[in-house]
Amino acid sequence: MAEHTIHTLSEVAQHKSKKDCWLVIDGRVLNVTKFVEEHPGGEEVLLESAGKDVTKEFKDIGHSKAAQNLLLKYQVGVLQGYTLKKAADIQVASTDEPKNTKEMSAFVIKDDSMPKYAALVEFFVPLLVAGSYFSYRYLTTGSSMV
Ligand code: HEM
Repeated sequence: MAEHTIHTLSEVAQHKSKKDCWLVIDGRVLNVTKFVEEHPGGEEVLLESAGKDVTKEFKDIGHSKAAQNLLLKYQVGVLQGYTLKKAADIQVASTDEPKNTKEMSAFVIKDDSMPKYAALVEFFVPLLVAGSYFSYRYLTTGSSMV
């Protein structure tokens, strides 16, 4: 597989133009030619990094997990001296799922006596008003019939 091809740093150094841009991060040899113009940090930084091992620079920026995952997309090989185990470290990190255990606590509803009381009032007040109205009507129409 291309991702497992071993390259030396001097081989990588031969790919340092905009039309052929390779670099090394974490022992992974990356062909970022298609990414140069898309890089959110600008194409200049990538072109300055071309042909070099820029692991430190990449990490110093504090690239997001999404950016780290993108590395896998552009990998064309492994730097000589790096074992595949080392290069697979990022893959392990990328499978880390954020734990959402805390979200469950958002569903705990605190029991409060006020809403229950308010519901009773809301139910009985209209009944009381309607009852009063019909009693009044009954009494007044009853008296007119006499
Ligand atoms: C294949 C290698 C690279 C990929 C896939 C990549 C990807 C990204 C992405 C996705 C961002 C947006 C912010 C984020 O998600 O972290 C970003 C920002 C940036 N990158 Fe890269 N990057 C690469 C290499 C580099 C290198 C080698 C440097 C510097 C030597 C660099 C410098 C920057 C800078 C300065 C920003 C802007 C940070 C900011 O605005 O806060 N990147 N990169």
